[in-house]
Amino acid sequence: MTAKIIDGKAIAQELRGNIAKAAAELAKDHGIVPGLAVVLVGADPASEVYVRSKSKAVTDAGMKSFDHKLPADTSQDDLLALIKQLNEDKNVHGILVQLPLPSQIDSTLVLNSIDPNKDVDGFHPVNAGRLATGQRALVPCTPFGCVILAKKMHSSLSGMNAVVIGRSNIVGKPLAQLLLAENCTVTVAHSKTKDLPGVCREADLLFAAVGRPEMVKGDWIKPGATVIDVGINRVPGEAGKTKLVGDVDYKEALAVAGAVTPVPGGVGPMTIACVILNTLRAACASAGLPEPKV
Ligand SMILES: Nc1nc(=O)c2c([nH]1)NC[C@@H]1CN(c3ccc(C(=O)N[C@@H](CCC(=O)O)C(=O)O)cc3)C=[N+]21
Repeated sequence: MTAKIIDGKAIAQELRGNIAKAAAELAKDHGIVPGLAVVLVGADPASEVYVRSKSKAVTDAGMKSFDHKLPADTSQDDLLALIKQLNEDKNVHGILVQLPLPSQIDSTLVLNSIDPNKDVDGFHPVNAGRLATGQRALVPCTPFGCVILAKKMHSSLSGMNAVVIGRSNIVGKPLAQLLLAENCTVTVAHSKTKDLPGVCREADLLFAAVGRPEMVKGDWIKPGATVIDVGINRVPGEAGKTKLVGDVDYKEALAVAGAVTPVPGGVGPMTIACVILNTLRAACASAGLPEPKV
């Protein structure tokens, strides 16, 4: 058997097209142009790539992008002052502070200073709480994208066994909450889980978010399962170059799974699309409008 390859790049492109249409309607009917402020502290090359692709996705969708590049030695007080200014700016509907932040800055303190209604990363405890209690929330973009991909494969996730490997605040925990809201039976596995391969083999939906290259092997996967690979690991490739691999052994997964996401071209592009989606959602909520349909 060869698994279906879930084309995250194409699904993200389609979603971005729908977001652009919804944003155009919002501008026409209500005179609102959603705006996203992206704050980058320091010059990490990988972060610069992500920030560029986010800004491009925002402008492609007809929204406004406000980029703030600060030097690596920026003080915590200066960063907090910028966030206060962005919280008060009526043209800014979403604020994203790129992680990781330099060591002189307390990331938790900074993320908690973002207005929860502009927190397009969904990292603020108020949004974590809203998600956990089933209220309208800004949801972290990577888990949001993972669930959209799973729903592309299955019209309903209700009653499915979902296993999430990883319990981070950014992916594992919010993903578990989203899957629970879809009526999945959810297991969150992690480094202390006993018989991890056996736990994974029970999964109809398997989500790997551990950050260990190719850890999930073919014999961890239930035949026919849907496998969503959240990992993005840069490893040595051919001829002294590096390559990206996920947390799943892709070749082995292809032989066992029903469907599998590639890396790159799977969850990554969906993360970007969901940043834009959350900016649109934040803009609608700020105007007292219902959830946009995309
Ligand atoms: N506040 C904050 N929010 C984030 O969402 C956030 C962050 N900080 N810090 C860094 C991580 C990483 N991240 C990615 C987004 C897209 C791809 C992506 O599109 N990847 C491409 C490949 C890109 C490549 O070739 O390097 C793909 O998987 O196809 C990857 C990684 C968002 N992050």
